[in-house]
Amino acid sequence: MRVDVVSIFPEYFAPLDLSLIGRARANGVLQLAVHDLRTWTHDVHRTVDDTPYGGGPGMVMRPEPWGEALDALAPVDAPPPRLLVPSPAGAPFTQAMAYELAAESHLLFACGRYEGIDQRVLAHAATRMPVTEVSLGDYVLFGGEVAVLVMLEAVTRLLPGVLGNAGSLDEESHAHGLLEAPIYTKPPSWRGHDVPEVLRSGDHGKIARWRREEGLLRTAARRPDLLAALPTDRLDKRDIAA
Ligand SMILES: Nc1ccc2ncsc2c1
Repeated sequence: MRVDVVSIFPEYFAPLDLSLIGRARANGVLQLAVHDLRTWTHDVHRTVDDTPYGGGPGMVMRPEPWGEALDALAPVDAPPPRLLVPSPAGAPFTQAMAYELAAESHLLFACGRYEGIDQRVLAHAATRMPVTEVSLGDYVLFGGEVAVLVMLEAVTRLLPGVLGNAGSLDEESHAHGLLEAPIYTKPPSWRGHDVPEVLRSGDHGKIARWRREEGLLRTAARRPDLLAALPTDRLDKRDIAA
């Protein structure tokens, strides 16, 4: 997968050389390039923002540098990338979207700052590539960079060969629309707290049922919205009896 990131703070992405993402880049699973938006400015001050039409606080990112950056990174003679723009006004980023993005061959992330990017940049880009404004949650950051780091980690870990134990993807929270069950390791008893007996029983059927029930209980307690969204065919009669 090729990933291009455009930001006025490219140094934000230094952590991507670490750990699993660093390894994914080293072994060619991920080709990542980070670009400074100011590369596509032409004035002595390398200006990327201006005051908002209609008044209001803050500044808006000018369309010209973005237009030239997207022209350079998404040339018309190449298959179009998917453009992702973090925004508090975006569609929720979910594990399902992470899987969707992990299947793409080229992602292009546009990191806004200030009050955001002139909307015409997205409107023009949408004439030749899929554009998705994405929200990480109902809160506001200083810009899109941290959101891109989160999305990149969520997507990269789904790429083939990145996670040592791919099986763990099957059991983690949100893998099947539920939260995962509690997990334990040695010692069997610690400060008066014991590991649930069933997990030490060696009965894999009982263990699988216990984990599903615990995941359902956690989901019902902490994220009833996920339970409500679960397709009914994903809940069998044993679950309802639980
Ligand atoms: N451009 C921008 C500004 C704030 C913010 N908060 C979450 S995503 C995002 C993107």
